[in-house]
Amino acid sequence: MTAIDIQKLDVSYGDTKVTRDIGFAVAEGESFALVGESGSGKTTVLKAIAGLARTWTGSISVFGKPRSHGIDRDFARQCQMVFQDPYGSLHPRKTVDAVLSEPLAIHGVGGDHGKRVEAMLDAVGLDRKFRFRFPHQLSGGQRQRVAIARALMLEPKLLLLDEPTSALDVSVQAEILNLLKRLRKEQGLTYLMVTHNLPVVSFLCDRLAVMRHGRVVEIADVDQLKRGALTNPYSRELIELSATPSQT
Ligand SMILES: Nc1ncnc2c1ncn2[C@@H]1O[C@H](COP(=O)(O)OP(=O)(O)OP(=O)(O)O)[C@@H](O)[C@H]1O
Repeated sequence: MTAIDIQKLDVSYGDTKVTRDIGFAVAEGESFALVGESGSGKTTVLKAIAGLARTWTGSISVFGKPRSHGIDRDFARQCQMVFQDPYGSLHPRKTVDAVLSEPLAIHGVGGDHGKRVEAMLDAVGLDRKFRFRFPHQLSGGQRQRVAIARALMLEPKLLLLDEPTSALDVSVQAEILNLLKRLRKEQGLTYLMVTHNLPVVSFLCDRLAVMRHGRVVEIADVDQLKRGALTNPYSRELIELSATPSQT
């Protein structure tokens, strides 16, 4: 089944169109990356899918269902977004327990919430002692684990990942990437991920779309990326930049 099908997507902020004629499809279970220079519109595509950027034309379907332009409760159970900055994305005065229980309460999920919270802490590799702590008592990596746990509480099938490791220390990035890889396998998740980092794409993704100036310029298998066999001149430039030691 197709998890995401996007056709002719133009997204605007006010009068400014920031993506043009975007088209790609992501299969269920696939991990698909959006790469490209800053400002090329990658995050905007995720926001349109999530209902956070509401002015768009074209079509977005998620698991065969056309997406509306706003927040949709049924959709939230299937698809969740994880943001770049785990410092900003967690409410400073809510404990981990409150953060993780909230989606269950909002969506009227029955059963023992405490048990589900503990099981999710186990799943994301966080000791249960963190359950009643606040975000400021956690490290960046631990906070990102909480953000991932929150996204998974409603057992969605699809995660939209916006640079999920770029705000973290290099030493912690690998841990979170390993976690995402394991969770995808264990829970049969589909990922659509925005990143600047081509090694991350090689590690975690099956295919990628290269974006420039709001358009997709190439869609390729990750094997092509690993072999340096992308064909678009701009994609090749990205690979060269990524291989330059001064680039982070
Ligand atoms: N809320 C907003 N209002 C107006 N313009 C915006 C808004 N968010 C993003 N933009 C503009 O839309 C364009 C695309 O931004 P977007 O964040 O999607 O790019 P990106 O490829 O994800 O970049 P980065 O890699 O830096 O996150 C940019 O020119 C940006 O300045």
